[in-house]
Amino acid sequence: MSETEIAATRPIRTFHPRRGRMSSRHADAHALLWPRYGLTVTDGDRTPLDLAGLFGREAPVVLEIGFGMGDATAAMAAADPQRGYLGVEVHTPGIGNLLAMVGELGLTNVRVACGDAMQLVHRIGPGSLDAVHVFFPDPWPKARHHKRRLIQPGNVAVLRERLRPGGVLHCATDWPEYGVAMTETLDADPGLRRLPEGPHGRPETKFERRGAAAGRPITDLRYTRR
Ligand SMILES: C[S@@+](CC[C@H](N)C(=O)[O-])C[C@H]1O[C@@H](n2cnc3c(N)ncnc32)[C@H](O)[C@@H]1O
Repeated sequence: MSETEIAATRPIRTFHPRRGRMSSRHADAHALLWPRYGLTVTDGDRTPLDLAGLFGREAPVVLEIGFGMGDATAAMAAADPQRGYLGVEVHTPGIGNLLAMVGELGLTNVRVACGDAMQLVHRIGPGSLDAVHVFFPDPWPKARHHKRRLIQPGNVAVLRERLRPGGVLHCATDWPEYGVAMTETLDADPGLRRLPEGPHGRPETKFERRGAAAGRPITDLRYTRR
């Protein structure tokens, strides 16, 4: 296979390759808690994920894609012990930070996946999620990069199919133009219905603070699966 043919078979990535070192706090938490709470996502692996087995109980599950440093995940999981929170990220310091918070707060309802979320979702059965959270995904502002955006029709259809009927897809962005595109894409999905604006119940995230400090308005959208 030529280089071009090999490149064409690679999945389009929605994330920037980011380097980052784990602090000793992160590394210690990773060494201690990854064996218990961690899940490695491998490209191309389609083994069905047993969510009840992963959490050790039958409970509604929230999937959070791209949790960053995990502050919002930990806060939401701590306030909502009845549901399991499965966070997926590729940024290893963030994974270490979330595991550190899981240890410090004594959370038992969080599982942390490392790898590409769009690979992970293919392992989750249709109708098995209570909610999907996509908070401040990479905006990919240049037109030639829009294909790398997480919220686009094909990905939305896959995420919606993983939700139970009545389950919620909750997205937020601080990039107005992505907010418009997100709204159009989500409104156009025939299996989703937009929920009225109201209190979103989401703690402020690191990227949200960054956007607000730069004066960018926040678009917050919640849809339910029909
Ligand atoms: C702009 S940051 C936002 C982080 C966090 N949600 C916040 O609001 O502070 C987007 C995050 O999504 C992650 N990400 C993007 N695409 C991803 C994917 N396909 N799988 C896992 N993580 C992804 C990136 O690594 C990055 O940490």
